Amino acid sequence: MAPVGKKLTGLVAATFTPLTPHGEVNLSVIGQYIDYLVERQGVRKIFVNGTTGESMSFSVKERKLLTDEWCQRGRGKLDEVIVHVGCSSLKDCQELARHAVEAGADGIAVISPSFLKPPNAVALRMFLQEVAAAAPALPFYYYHIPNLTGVHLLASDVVEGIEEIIPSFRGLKFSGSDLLDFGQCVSCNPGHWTHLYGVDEQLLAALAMGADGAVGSTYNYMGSTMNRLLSAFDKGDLEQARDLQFKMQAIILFAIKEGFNLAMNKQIMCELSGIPLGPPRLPLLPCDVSKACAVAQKLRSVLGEQ
Ligand SMILES: CC(=O)N[C@@H]([C@@H](O)[C@H](O)[C@H](O)CO)[C@@H](O)CC(=O)C(=O)O
Repeated sequence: MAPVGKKLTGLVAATFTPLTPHGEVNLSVIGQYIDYLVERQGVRKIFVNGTTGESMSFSVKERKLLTDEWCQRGRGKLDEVIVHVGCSSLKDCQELARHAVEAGADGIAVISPSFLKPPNAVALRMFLQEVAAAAPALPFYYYHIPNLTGVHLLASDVVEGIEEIIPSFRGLKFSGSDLLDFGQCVSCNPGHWTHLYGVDEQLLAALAMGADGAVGSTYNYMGSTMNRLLSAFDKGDLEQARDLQFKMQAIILFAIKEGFNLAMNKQIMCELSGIPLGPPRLPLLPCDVSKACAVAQKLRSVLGEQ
């Protein structure tokens, strides 16, 4: 069983997956990417092969290569590497979970299968149990993202009694905006679970509800700003925390009006970090670069030169 170690808190960047211009996985920029997160954003925790990382568009073999590279390059630089191992196939999940152990990951997370969907919370818990059992020594997180999986079960129902069947369960990554459900998850926390919120533009509300930290895509390039928001909240300086959240929201709203999606998000990161992350993989289409540049420009004008 995973020991009840230090709780995962603070900001966790959900990484983009670097591709070559021809759409192949590009491991060669991962070292540079990690340095950028640590040195420029003050972010030392990452969530790899998640939604932002387009994991469901990659083969098991590619996901293993990515996991190996993030873990190896992150050693000594990052505090935590959490690997998302969710797939449609239980067997693939288990293979990736076992591989995450070999790679030296600090934890694993799993989304609900989304093509053939679990009929109820019990079925989803059973699925999660089978995956967790393949890597019982690793902290295990349920990744709740109902709008993308189409599985609209309450997370609070999914985690009910979960530690009885998954001793390594350590919390959840909640990428939904139902704060009633989120609050109920927090309220049943036995203390050693962590609740990471995943809607970056609403982080402050989730902190008030008891979030321990956050996982998100925008922490790749707004990590330093959002770290300041976390500090302000911890100090009880709500005025400062709101100011930072409102600025961040203004940037996201501007991006939404430009057609914000994962492809644009990746291109915004390219523009701001200078790291060639390549296009998204099909079925996503590359975004209009001028629109991503406009968002990057907006960000610089709202937050100051990045
Ligand atoms: C639907 C989606 O991609 N949500 C993002 C957010 O970080 C999101 O990009 C952000 O709040 C901007 O809307 C994360 O919750 C996803 C995430 O953490 C992941 O990549 O696994």
